[in-house]
Amino acid sequence: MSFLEKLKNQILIADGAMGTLLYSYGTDCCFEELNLSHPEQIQHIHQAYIDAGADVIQTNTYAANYLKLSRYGLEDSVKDINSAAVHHAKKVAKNRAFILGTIGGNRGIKPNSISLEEIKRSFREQLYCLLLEEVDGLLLETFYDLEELETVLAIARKETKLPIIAQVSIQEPGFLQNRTPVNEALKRLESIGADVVGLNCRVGPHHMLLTLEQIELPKQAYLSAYPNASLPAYTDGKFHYDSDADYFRRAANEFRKQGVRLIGGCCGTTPEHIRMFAAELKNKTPIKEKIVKFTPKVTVVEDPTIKREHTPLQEIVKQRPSVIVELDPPRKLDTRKFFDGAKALKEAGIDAITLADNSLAQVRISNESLGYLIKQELGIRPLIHISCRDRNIIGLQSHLMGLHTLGMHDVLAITGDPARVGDFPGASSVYDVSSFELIQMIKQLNEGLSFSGKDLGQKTAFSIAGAFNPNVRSIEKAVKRLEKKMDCGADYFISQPIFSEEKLLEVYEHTKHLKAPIYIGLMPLTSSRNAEFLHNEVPGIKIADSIRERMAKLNDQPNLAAREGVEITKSLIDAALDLFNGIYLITPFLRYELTLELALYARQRAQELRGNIHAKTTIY
Ligand SMILES: Cc1cc2nc3c(=O)[nH]c(=O)nc-3n(C[C@H](O)[C@H](O)[C@H](O)COP(=O)(O)OP(=O)(O)OC[C@H]3O[C@@H](n4cnc5c(N)ncnc54)[C@H](O)[C@@H]3O)c2cc1C
Ligand code: MET
Ligand SMILES: [Zn+2]
Repeated sequence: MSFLEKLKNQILIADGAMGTLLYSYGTDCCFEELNLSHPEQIQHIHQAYIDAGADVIQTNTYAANYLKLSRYGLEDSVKDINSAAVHHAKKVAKNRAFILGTIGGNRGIKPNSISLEEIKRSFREQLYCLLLEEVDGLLLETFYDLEELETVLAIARKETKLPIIAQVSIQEPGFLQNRTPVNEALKRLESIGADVVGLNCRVGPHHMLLTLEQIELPKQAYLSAYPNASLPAYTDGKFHYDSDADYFRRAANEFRKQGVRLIGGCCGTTPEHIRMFAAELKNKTPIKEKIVKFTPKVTVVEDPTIKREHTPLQEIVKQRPSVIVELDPPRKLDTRKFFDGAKALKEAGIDAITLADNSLAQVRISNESLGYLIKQELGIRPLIHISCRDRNIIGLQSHLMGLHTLGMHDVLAITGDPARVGDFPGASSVYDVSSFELIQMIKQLNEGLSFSGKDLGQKTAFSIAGAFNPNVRSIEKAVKRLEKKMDCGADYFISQPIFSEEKLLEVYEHTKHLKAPIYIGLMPLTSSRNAEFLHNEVPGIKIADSIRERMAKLNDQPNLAAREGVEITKSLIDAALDLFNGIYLITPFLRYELTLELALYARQRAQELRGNIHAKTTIY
């Protein structure tokens, strides 16, 4: 009798984990490579599952595709590894168990990190290898991203009439990571041609059952479930699953009541877990009807208490000249100068103070803390830079939720300077995401959804700036990045400092088509050494020769050099205001007297530009 004929009238027991079992024996390598180098280990595990009662086993090929094997330099061994894996399964099963050729999902929380084209190519290669070896069916498992699974399932359905099992991994009970209800996802998989649809990995029986309660019995297809043993624990540098197999015995009938016909185990499960499922369910008849618990749709509500305090900067700067000033948190613990500067700048009428996030990877007091204090104590709008270097996805989301809670809605999303340039060259640069993805994620928070698509119950109200570095060899490429950042959701841009009128004009010509406004970065030079350092050593900063020469002439006169720096910046303000509304002044070394003078100058110039009618009104 075929696999599907059997499933028509009985529950089938599948095997449990391969990878975590090997890991628990002390193996920590590419598990699929063991098909070539240690066939006895793989065959031993297949045997153990069959002895435990499995009617169905899967090949050790979860990650045996080009994309994953290339991490180990094994990209040329796709065929050998897959064919060896099927050989081992067949050798042990001896026609006593069905053999499913397994292909695992690739995409995780960042779906766009691997293109569908790459996925299709890699999938096809593995699929052909498994089909060539004549498996009894295909198991597409651990797919977090529905788009990926739908794509590969369609390919597989076209290529074979063999049974296909398509399994997703949930984000939270009832939902996938993009908020698709699992019930809907499984219906879509059935309509593409999956013979069995279900869930595997990520959660144990508890959350899997909560999800299954919300899933209807498929019309034609059958339901499957491969729960993990438990949540993993991490002790002494190793992951392990501290699970009691008897828990699976007690859960077995609950799976049956939810309509599951193919039941196995995923991460952390062992032959003991499968023995328990077999003891309770082997050859049992499946249920034919069930009552589904539909969960009411959760609607995102706007927060009744936390509201934006200010008009977003992108709207202000579209209407009138606007000056924002970067005043970085100090590198030492004394904050008096910082607060003096913030107060003076506030009195000069600037629109926001921007606070860098450990720029140049140098440790500073957290910009969130100082931003909050200047907001509360001085009534200043803080604009918080957020770099992807120091926080992983969890930290970034938590940080943003914190900013929302504290009423700070203005952020600059940047990739950030790498750790190796700063105070701790050996520290890790996290970079879970790039600035593009960070912008997308913040946009998603503005929709009331977490980075993984979880409902947050409220929407944030972030106004998102992106960084613009025009001081690169190809300004066209830099502008392409701006367009991409806009596609991701950037509302406006803030540029690296510009040090020549020619550059200002070039930037204007190349960006005038963009809908998002730009704040032009301007920074007063403080000395010739400062100019030479910035020009030669700081990534993304180039200073015109003529300006460096002016600074060099005052090499031995620090006060005059700083004045010259201010004068140079004033003429750049004049030129910038002819072309742009937004001025972003960067305060060097907390010398706020320099940016204060420049902010007042910019204000006066803006008023002159707008003519006498507006001269008496506040420009910013
Ligand atoms: C206004 C502003 C504020 C900043 N604040 C901070 C801060 O608070 N903390 C901090 O650590 N850093 C800060 N930086 C520095 C910034 O993170 C780095 O200079 C970064 O490399 C460029 O900006 P981004 O992070 O948005 O990079 P992205 O645009 O995300 O670029 C990331 C990567 O692509 C490369 N790249 C960028 N443009 C091009 C191009 N045109 N051609 C080829 N490759 C390119 C970069 O080298 C980098 O490796 C700031 C930069 C700006 C402009
Ligand atoms: C990461 S999900 C599990 C993959 C595969 N079925 C294994 O047990 O190794
Ligand atoms: Zn798993």
